[in-house]
Amino acid sequence: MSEQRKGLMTGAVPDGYRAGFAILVGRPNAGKSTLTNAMVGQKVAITSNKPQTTRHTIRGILHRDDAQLVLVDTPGLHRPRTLLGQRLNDLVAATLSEVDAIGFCLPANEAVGPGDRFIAQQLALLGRKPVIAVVTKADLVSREALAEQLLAVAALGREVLGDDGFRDIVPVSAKDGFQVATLEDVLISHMPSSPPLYPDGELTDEPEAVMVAELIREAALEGVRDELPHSLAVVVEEILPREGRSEDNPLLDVRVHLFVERPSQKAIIIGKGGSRLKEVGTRARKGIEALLGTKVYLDLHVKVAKDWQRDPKQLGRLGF
Ligand SMILES: Nc1nc2c(ncn2[C@@H]2O[C@H](COP(=O)(O)OP(=O)(O)OP(=O)(O)O)[C@@H](O)[C@H]2O)c(=O)[nH]1
Repeated sequence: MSEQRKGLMTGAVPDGYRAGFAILVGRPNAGKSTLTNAMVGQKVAITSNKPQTTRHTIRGILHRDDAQLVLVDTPGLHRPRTLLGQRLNDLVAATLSEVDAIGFCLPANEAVGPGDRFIAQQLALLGRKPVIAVVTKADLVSREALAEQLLAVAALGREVLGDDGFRDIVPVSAKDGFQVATLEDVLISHMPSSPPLYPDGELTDEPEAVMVAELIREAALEGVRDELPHSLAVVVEEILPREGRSEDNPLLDVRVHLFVERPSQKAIIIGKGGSRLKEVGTRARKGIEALLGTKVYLDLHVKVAKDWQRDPKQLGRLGF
């Protein structure tokens, strides 16, 4: 992940700023999604101005004055087949080895079982990676039962990870917010010193907008990646159902801005007589239609926004 830390957001960064990646793991139904949403809201960044990575889906970003916590997810990670199979597959292992901290979720209202032990054993293979045990759904049990569960989880930690056990054990309830802020603090405390990894700003309720932006970005960079390394931001302005279409034949209007830094880059994206942009649109549209399961009308606009990566005001205007 060191690649990703390189100068994405340079400039004045407060002393002691921390930024990094965390992931929540745990057996199915442990409360990972609900907890992620409680930490970052059900919103995810709409833009796809992100460090190159194919392994993670970003579930959300927690922005603080002194820290940024990027919660990631791995496609397939939570499928029991993957997690409870013979071993974690390479993808999952690679992701886990790249995050800065792992929150291992165990529900308060279910006894620690073989599934949890299996996951703990896999986490132990990662060596020194900070693993924080998160006892979820605390609202469902009495204080006594919660205390007993904390002891059981601590015992599992010592059994599997050795004498020190889990780095921290934090009971939470995503439902009533109990200790969610504490968990955030604990995760952030395990993040390395680093400038922010992502711009602060606009979030959307539509996770699919992120994927739409990503598909367009991929299509737009195809073949010209070297010429436009970090200079392309894709902003999905809106995704609206076209009025007057019948229910069984809907059409979505997807309006998108592509921002580049220089007129020369705009020319590259657009191509001779708009030929390249047309190809980009066609390619991206196919992916978007497959993703959303409906026909799509894709409206792409290329704009020049000078030095947008370095100018917070500009980022704000662009909706970052
Ligand atoms: N009472 C209570 N219920 C919760 C809490 N967190 C999650 N749940 C419920 O537990 C169930 C599973 O939660 P999810 O967040 O979907 O769990 P998950 O670990 O993401 O599940 P998978 O996607 O199957 O891996 C849902 O019905 C949630 O509503 C909590 O803090 N309190």
